Formats: sequence, structure tokens, C-alpha cells
Amino acid sequence: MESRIQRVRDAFASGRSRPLRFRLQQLEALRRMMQEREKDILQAIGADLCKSEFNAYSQEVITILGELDLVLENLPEWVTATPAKKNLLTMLDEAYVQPEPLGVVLLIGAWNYPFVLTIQPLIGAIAAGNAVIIKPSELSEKTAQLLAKLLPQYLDQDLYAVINGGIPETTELLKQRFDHIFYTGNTAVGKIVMEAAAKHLTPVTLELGGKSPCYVDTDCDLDIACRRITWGKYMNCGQTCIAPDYVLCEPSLQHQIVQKIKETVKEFYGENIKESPDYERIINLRHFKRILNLLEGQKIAFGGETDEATRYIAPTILTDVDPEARVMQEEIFGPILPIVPVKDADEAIKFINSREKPLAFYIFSHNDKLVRRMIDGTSSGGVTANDVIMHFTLSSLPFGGVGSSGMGAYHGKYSFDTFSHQRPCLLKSLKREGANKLRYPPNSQSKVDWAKFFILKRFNRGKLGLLLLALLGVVAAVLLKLRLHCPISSDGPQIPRPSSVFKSEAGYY
Ligand SMILES: NC(=O)c1ccc[n+]([C@@H]2O[C@H](COP(=O)([O-])OP(=O)(O)OC[C@H]3O[C@@H](n4cnc5c(N)ncnc54)[C@H](O)[C@@H]3O)[C@@H](O)[C@H]2O)c1
Ligand SMILES: CCCCCCCCCCCCCCCC=O
Repeated sequence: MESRIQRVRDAFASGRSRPLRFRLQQLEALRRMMQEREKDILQAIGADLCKSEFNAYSQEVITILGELDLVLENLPEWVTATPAKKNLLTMLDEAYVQPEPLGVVLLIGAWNYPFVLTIQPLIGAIAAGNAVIIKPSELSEKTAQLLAKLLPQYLDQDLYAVINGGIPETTELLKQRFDHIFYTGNTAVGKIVMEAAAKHLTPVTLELGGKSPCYVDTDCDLDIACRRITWGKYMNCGQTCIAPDYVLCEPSLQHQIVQKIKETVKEFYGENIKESPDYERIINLRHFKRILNLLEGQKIAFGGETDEATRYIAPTILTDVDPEARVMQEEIFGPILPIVPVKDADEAIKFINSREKPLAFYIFSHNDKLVRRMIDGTSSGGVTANDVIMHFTLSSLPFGGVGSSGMGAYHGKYSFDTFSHQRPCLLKSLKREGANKLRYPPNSQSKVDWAKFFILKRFNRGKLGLLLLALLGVVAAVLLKLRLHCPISSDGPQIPRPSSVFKSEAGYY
């Protein structure tokens, strides 16, 4: 493993990953892979999660195709340095911010959307000019094997390496030094990743989980709300990091919600859910048993059927759920929807704020003021009002958690920024020493006054302001040059103060 990582490090050190043309070539190659190997990709995802090709395409492949189009179109602009504002001291210099790659990135993927959650951050890391070690989740075995086979066929083999394995391999990987670690998965392992990263002072992006609440207001179209909640909760058999984990609503709504979700489940998956090509299975037996344990002692208002042999758990709703119940303590990550009755929106806000910050928050209401009040009164990784999941699909929005649901964000330009260092550059010349003498010892009150003028002076925008700024700069530099050459009296340097030179205040402090 160490020699493989060293090979990636050496390749990064060669500088090959940096030129824009190279990055675009690699991303084009990824796009080619998506086109040429689409069938293999859909089959692997399907085998891991019992997912139909239509669902694998719309939930995973579309996102990647969209991300590649966006990055290929915008990368030339993103890599360009941004000019920075200057002050009087640096007026004639060049100041800009240049994004630069971080180096060798470790990317640890997740199993629940095993393709998109591995390839989407990879796109950002390549776009930013990094070398990457990719560690797919061993739980989605088929996709992991496919990635190890396909990526080297399309990408530079020295710069990008897939390392497969389980906990021992990840543990070994985490001992190595990286320039960034991007991890998607549960919060407990997130802490292990961050602890390992801290040993090398490696920055991390942690895309974690949590219990994402969904508040349903009485002033709302319940048919539509319940259809959208049903879609987001039972998609991928509930194994979605931003699935609505539980519903908060006034007691009067509870049974209507159960009824409407029940009807929608029938509409979506038919009479026999087990036969539906649109209903997935739980990833493995460990997770299957974990989810079943959450049902113990609960009032099942709908669903509850299970089949261990196929790891099937029916879409299930629990009512009158006690906030202290186990199902309300950990992220469910399965097709169980608890409903917790609350008095009103204020109690819902208090409820949410008394718990760890979730990855997502959903509000269904016709009342825009209430929606905004609930957003302002809570904190979460992201928010969607009157729908679920959909903020993930908008690459102009940063995707990530806050507090225990994670740190950092990605998607689109946010991925590029996550994998870049914003390097501040100031390019001066060895001329114009007059003005620079101001900061050299011995110091004095007039030097401090001049320094204040040069550094703190702000001018209103507009051509006149800029012209004035330029004139003042030149006059000040000449004066300083002259005065700094004068002999220094016992009272300190005889330099006129800025206030005595420039009587009228053209700007403001
Ligand atoms: N924010 C997101 O984008 C996002 C996406 C997908 C999943 N998630 C979150 O992930 C969680 C569920 O999936 P999961 O895969 O983490 O659960 P999991 O427990 O099934 O898998 C754990 C993964 O971590 C690894 N691991 C376990 N112990 C480890 C150790 N000691 N050292 C190193 N690695 C270790 C395993 O090898 C495995 O790949 C949920 O909380 C979900 O919300 C978040
Ligand atoms: C024709 C249907 C188009 C539907 C598009 C919906 C896309 C849903 C994407 C879901 C991806 C969720 C990833 C969540 C990451 C965490 O687990």
C-alpha cells in the first residue's frame, strides 16, 4: 500500500496533474467511461442494492453526467486567478488569489449510493488538480470492484489509484500522510478519520449523517406533501443520508399522514411491494438486524413486514413515537418513518434544537412566513421546503453537514473550492522604496500616521475616486521619499503628517 501511495505522491510532485488541459482531458475520459461502460455501472449498482437500472441511472448516473458537464464548462474560469483589492501601499503592485491543488487526496466513499458518492468528489479533486487515492466502500462490493477495474482504464494510472478493502485497509490508509481526506459515512467513523488526520494536521471534509426532521404544517397540501415524503423516505429502501428520518406534526395530522402515505406506497410500488422493481433491499444482514431492533416496542401503523433471506423491510410507519425511544436516538437509515406528535411549529423548533444538528431539514407548509421562521430558528446541513432530497440535485448549492452531521461541503464549484488552496499572491517590484521605508525602524508617530493613511484609507468607488487615489499615492510616495532622505532630528524623523498634507477628506475610514 505504501509503495502505491508513494507512486501517487511522486506523480503529483511531477506537476502533471496541474495544467488545465490535463485536468480537462481526465474529466473528458471520465465522461467517456460513463458513456462506454454505462451498462456495467448500472449492473454493479443494481447488484449491490437490488436497484433497477432506471433507478440507478436517475439516482446516480444523471448526477455525475450533470456534474461533468458543469465542471468541463466552467473549469477554465475557476482555475483563473481572481484579482484582489489593493490599498495605497500596494496600489502599483499585483495582488490576486490563485487556487492551487492541495496535493494527494484520500477519498473514502460510501455504499448507499456507491457510485455517485465516490465519483462526484473525485471529479472535484481532479478538477482542482490533485492526485487521488480512492477507497470505495467494501459494503457495496460490486461497485468497488468495478471502480478498481474501470478507473485505471480511463484515468492516469500514476495519479489516481483505487485501493479496495475493509476496516484493516482503511485503518492502514489512515496512518499515511495526505493533504486532504474526504470521507462520506457515519459519524462514529468520521471521528476516527478526523483523529487520524489530526496526527498529520491534514484537513478533512466529513460528509456524515444524522436524523433529518420533516415538519408537516396543518396549512399544507397533505396529498402532495405525503407523496414527496414517501418518495424521499422509501427511495433506496430508506438508505439515503438526507432521507426524512422522522415526521413532526400536530396530533390531528398523524392519522391522515399515515393514510396518505399508505395510499402513495400502493401507487408507487403496487399491491406486492416485494415484486416492485423500484423497491430496493437493505445492504447487509448487520444493517437489516439493526433496523429491526429499532421496531421493538413501537406502534406500527403501517408496514412492518420483513424477510431476512432477501433483507426486505416493508415501508413502515410508526405513530405516537416517544422522543426517548431508540428509534429516535440514532439515524434510522432504513424504510421506517416514525411520527412524533408536537403541539405546534414552536415545539417542533425546540425539539429539533434540543438534538444534534441534522444533515437536512424539511418543512411542508403553504405559509411562507412559517417556512422562513423555521429555517431561521434551526440549523441543519441543508434545507428543502415543500419537498425532500432535492437540494442535493442542485449543484449551485453546497452540499454538506454542520455540527455532528459533518464539516465542509461539495458539489459543483464548492467541490473545486474544497479541493483547492486559495493562495494569496502579492507581486511587488524592487522599485518604489520611498514608500516602503515607512515600515522600517526607527519608528515614530509620523510614520505611524502615514502607515494609517496608506493602509486604512478607503475611497468610494468610481473613476474619480480611483483617480484621486492614484494621485494621492504618487504625491505621498514622492513626499515620503523626499522627507525620508532628510536628517533625523532628536525629536524623531521630520516627516509631514498626512493630515497636514491632504486637508480635504476624499474618502472615509
Ligand atoms: N453526508 C453524506 O453525504 C452521506 C452519504 C452517505 C452516507 N452517509 C451516512 O453514513 C452512514 C451510514 O453508512 P456507513 O457506511 O457509514 O455505515 P457502516 O457502519 O455500514 O459502514 C462503515 C464504513 O466505515 C468503515 N469503518 C468501520 N469501522 C472503521 C474503523 N475503525 N476505521 C476505519 N474505517 C472503519 C467500514 O470499513 C465501512 O466502509 C449514515 O449515517 C449516513 O447518513 C452520509
Ligand atoms: C426521472 C427522475 C429523476 C429524479 C432525480 C432525483 C435524483 C435523486 C438523487 C438522489 C441522490 C441522493 C444522494 C444522497 C446522498 C446521501 O446518501
